[in-house]
Amino acid sequence: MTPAVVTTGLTRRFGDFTAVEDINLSVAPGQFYGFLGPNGAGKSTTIKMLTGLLAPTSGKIEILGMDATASPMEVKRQIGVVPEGLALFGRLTGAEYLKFVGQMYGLDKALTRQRTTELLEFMSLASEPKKLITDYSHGMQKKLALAAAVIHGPKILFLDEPFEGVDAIAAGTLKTMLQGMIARGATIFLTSHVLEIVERLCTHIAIIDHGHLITNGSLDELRAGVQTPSGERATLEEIFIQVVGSKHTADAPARELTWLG
Ligand SMILES: Nc1ncnc2c1ncn2[C@@H]1O[C@H](COP(=O)(O)OP(=O)(O)OP(=O)(O)O)[C@@H](O)[C@H]1O
Repeated sequence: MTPAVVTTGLTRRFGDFTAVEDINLSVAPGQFYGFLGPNGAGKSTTIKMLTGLLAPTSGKIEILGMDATASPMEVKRQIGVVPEGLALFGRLTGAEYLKFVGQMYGLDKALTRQRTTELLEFMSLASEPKKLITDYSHGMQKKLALAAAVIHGPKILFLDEPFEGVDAIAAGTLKTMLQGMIARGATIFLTSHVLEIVERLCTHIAIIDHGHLITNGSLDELRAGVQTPSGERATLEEIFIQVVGSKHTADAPARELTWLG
């Protein structure tokens, strides 16, 4: 089966600084893929390259067998993305924005209207139809960005921190929506620092640090390489800390801030 996402030697430099270096990944269709790493590891930079928002310095990206550089429009039709900065149009209402996005993807007017109504209700954004996006709270903007990312029924969904800033009820709704998409055959690639949610949702995990891929595999494969003090199954948090934590505590040795209280 054609993989959903393949990267070969994916690298991005900003001047002299290398944010992402030689990342080789393969994501199979139907996988719920968690892309993890400490702050500044290179997750958002990678997602931006995978979704055509940032050009790689070198390396290759294939999405559903298509070369992302050679066929950017075909790729964009098949994917949905919630990027780090959301990139919404603040002077529109939520409904106006979703209608705009639906039409941009070539959905006809009736289908766009129907999906806009369904998505606004699903995301609990329907009660203030006149409110402009600029006056939405951060969590409301996040939910609208998610609605816009799925309006065309993408085969692959890329989400940069989808749970950041959304309340517990919305997070529950969102998890149900994502699991439903997976059950219907979509692929989801997400970054999140909320490891309990990643552990519950994701079937596969990659961990990067300082721009390098450190480990990847199914959760059980990652667990097999980690010992816990109690000998019990490692949690994703324990795996994460064992895989990347030691390097970061070596960077900044734990010390007390004695002037704090
Ligand atoms: N436009 C840019 N110019 C210069 N450096 C950049 C730029 N974008 C990102 N970087 C650097 O690349 C590195 C990776 O950043 P990135 O945003 O990909 O990290 P991240 O893993 O998403 O982090 P976080 O979890 O904190 O969001 C960081 O050191 C960041 O400062």
